[in-house]
Amino acid sequence: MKKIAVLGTGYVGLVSGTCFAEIGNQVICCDIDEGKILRLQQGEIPIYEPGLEDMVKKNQQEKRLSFTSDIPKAIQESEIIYLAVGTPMSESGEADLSYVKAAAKTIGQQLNSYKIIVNKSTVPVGTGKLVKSIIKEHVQDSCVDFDVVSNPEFLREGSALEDCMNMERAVIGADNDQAGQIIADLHEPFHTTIFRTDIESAEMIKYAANAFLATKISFINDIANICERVGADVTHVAEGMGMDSRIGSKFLQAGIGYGGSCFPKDTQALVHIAQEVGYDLKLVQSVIQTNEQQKYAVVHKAKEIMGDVNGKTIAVLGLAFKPNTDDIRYAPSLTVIPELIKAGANVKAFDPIAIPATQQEFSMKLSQEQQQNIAYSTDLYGVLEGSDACLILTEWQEVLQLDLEQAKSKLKVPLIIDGRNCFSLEMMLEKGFTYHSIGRPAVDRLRIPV
Ligand SMILES: NC(=O)c1ccc[n+]([C@@H]2O[C@H](COP(=O)([O-])OP(=O)(O)OC[C@H]3O[C@@H](n4cnc5c(N)ncnc54)[C@H](O)[C@@H]3O)[C@@H](O)[C@H]2O)c1
Ligand SMILES: O=c1ccn([C@@H]2O[C@H](COP(=O)(O)OP(=O)(O)O[C@H]3O[C@H](CO)[C@@H](O)[C@H](O)[C@H]3O)[C@@H](O)[C@H]2O)c(=O)[nH]1
Repeated sequence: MKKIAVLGTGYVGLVSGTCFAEIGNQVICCDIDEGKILRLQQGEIPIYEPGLEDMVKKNQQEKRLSFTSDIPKAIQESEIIYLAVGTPMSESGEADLSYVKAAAKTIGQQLNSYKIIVNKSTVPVGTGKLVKSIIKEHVQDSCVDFDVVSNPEFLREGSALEDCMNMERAVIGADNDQAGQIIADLHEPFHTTIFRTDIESAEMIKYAANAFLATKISFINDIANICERVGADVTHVAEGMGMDSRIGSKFLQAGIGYGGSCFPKDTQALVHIAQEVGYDLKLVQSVIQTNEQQKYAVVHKAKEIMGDVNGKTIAVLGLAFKPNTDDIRYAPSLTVIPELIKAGANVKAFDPIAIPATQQEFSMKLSQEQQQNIAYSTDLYGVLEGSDACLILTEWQEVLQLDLEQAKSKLKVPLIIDGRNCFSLEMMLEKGFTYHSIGRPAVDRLRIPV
């Protein structure tokens, strides 16, 4: 059992802190956001992650997990301090390290005994050393020692708990072998593969992994765009490609591009890291470019099919960047909806949990008048009622299980433009829809393969 403090109680800090408590450690999760901590202390979970609420409550009741905004005390009383603060994209594209630096300063000021500081935030190569120097600069008693370890996080939103409890590997970068071993031992109950390396390589692994996954997505989206022009079906292409174990079948789902709090910012950050050392990272630059263009795929299709969307009502299914999360950071919906509004359409938007976050985002980005052209609802069929077309942006379970007969009866025109390839072409033909998806033949002029 270790005494662990986790600084930052967002998607990563809250989930990993809870999982460390679940495997028997004494965990105190801290945040500078006092409102967030107050809600957590009262048993209210500020984010949506399947299964998280139950696990937090269980560990709170069993007194292994607690929450505080008294960060100095949490630091002083812990042996291991995890950094899980945000590293958002700055205006220039590089990772904003201000939260990491501030947290490191606080740790330095409060260092009262030997501690291991473990960085879980996604940070540019060299940040481990930077954290070390900031702590050293602020430490009061120079006799007190500490080590810095890098332990990047690979969880996905929407399946974060599952990913954390059953992690495929733990990457542990350390200069001090003993400190690295303590963090490796901490992971023992997860029964995972431990990969030990130096701090710089561990930091790079995180960016390289995300950039590679983003590359797979942009690659398949580029292939999808060609498929549309040559009459091939990208889902067949991806399946056939994926059967080669050197390629693998995962992350080859064509769509409207990747969103979320990680791929967009981490690809940009990697380009920036390369620039800093005089390297022109063309591959990842074009991955980003393809992704930006891909977000507009459904809007272009809508305009092409409907002619003019001015005055039309469009049902948009899905606001979150992926299913099972309330996170809308860099979600394609944030590009698609304003584009439709600017073209004069009225939008009726469905999402089971991401509506409040979207409303807040648009209240800052769109004018009052533009905002009035968007109606939000958690009632899927209500959103379809009387709409001229339906655009699918997130493959929520409710959307995948859409009752197509009912959907057809609600829509003014049986037109679905699907950015996530949710339905089979055969089914849509049978149900009598005009159905345009990504990288597949359009249904109104489809030749069904025999
Ligand atoms: N979200 C993901 O799926 C994911 C997965 C892997 C890695 N990461 C990385 O993990 C890091 C955290 O991501 P997130 O999505 O959890 O961020 P988040 O924005 O959801 O949460 C960060 C939290 O840190 C708090 N914070 C900021 N400064 C602090 C300080 N000095 N002390 C204590 N708390 C402080 C903020 O108030 C906020 O609650 C980022 O570097 C991100 O790139 C994220
Ligand atoms: O074949 C695919 C797979 C994903 N996506 C999109 O890619 C984005 C990201 O999806 P996913 O990777 O499942 O979710 P994240 O929560 O963003 O997780 C990624 O980013 C995290 C933060 O760094 C990492 O920890 C994870 O390993 C990494 O998968 C979403 O918009 C998806 O719709 C596709 O378009 N096609």
